[in-house]
Amino acid sequence: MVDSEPLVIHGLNKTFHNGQTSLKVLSNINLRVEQGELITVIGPSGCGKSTLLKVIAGLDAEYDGVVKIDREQIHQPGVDKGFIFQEHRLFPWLTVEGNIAADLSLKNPEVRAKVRDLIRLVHLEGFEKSFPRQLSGGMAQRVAIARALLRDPKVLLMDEPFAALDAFTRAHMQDVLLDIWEQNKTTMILVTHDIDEAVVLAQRVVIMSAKPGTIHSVVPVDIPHPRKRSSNEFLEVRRNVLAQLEAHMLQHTEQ
Ligand SMILES: Nc1ncnc2c1ncn2[C@@H]1O[C@H](COP(=O)(O)OP(=O)(O)OP(=O)(O)O)[C@@H](O)[C@H]1O
Repeated sequence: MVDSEPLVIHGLNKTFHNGQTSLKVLSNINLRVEQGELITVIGPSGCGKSTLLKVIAGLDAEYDGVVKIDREQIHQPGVDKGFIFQEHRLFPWLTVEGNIAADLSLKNPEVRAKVRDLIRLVHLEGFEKSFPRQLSGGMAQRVAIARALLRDPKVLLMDEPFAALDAFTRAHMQDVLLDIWEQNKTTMILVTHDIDEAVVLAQRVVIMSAKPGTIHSVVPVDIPHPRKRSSNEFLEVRRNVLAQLEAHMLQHTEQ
């Protein structure tokens, strides 16, 4: 059997052109994400984290280099690449179950059964008929995650999905996401500004540096879940990630 290769990025470069000016945003990005892996991406503002996610999602096809999911070069969006934004982007006129099904019919028993399973997975039983305006931010974001998972994506890409939530809801959402990941084993890439979030979730933390955006280092997190933020091993990895970010910033201010 040939090993599946969900995501391989090799020699990725990305430049934005705007009239006479051009801005190189991503430079020689190389990364392999194994099937079922959960990685987080952290780095200074403007280093190209969102751009990287958009390229992987197929939302931006103007790049150079190899970006492949399961050996297929990515050049357009598709349901095999789920994308979660900072804001939930639910349809206000559809219920929770309607939003999860989206363009698939709830009259189809298979779709109905899958929607029901996902509602259970994201802990929204009892809210099937609620509309987005009746949900909290965390609940709405859980609907967005369920909607992406309905299509069995090969990779779930999340761009600061919990940034708009209060600290308590955010910590709860991290637990919910880990629960989903452990049950579904979906490959996940999550961009965050929050070091604790990066370390509490990931198997590897990818640290990016800016101008142009490149991968500065990758820190493995070999701590079993659930992770205690106050444990020595957690604090040690956290310190390591912080040191890498600081080293990069120092390098940058010296240039
Ligand atoms: N469509 C675009 N056209 C021109 N420049 C762009 C475009 N999109 C992003 N950029 C520039 O590319 C750089 C990287 O942007 P990006 O949003 O990927 O960074 P980021 O690391 O996600 O930032 P943040 O952490 O602040 O969200 C920035 O300098 C930004 O101004």
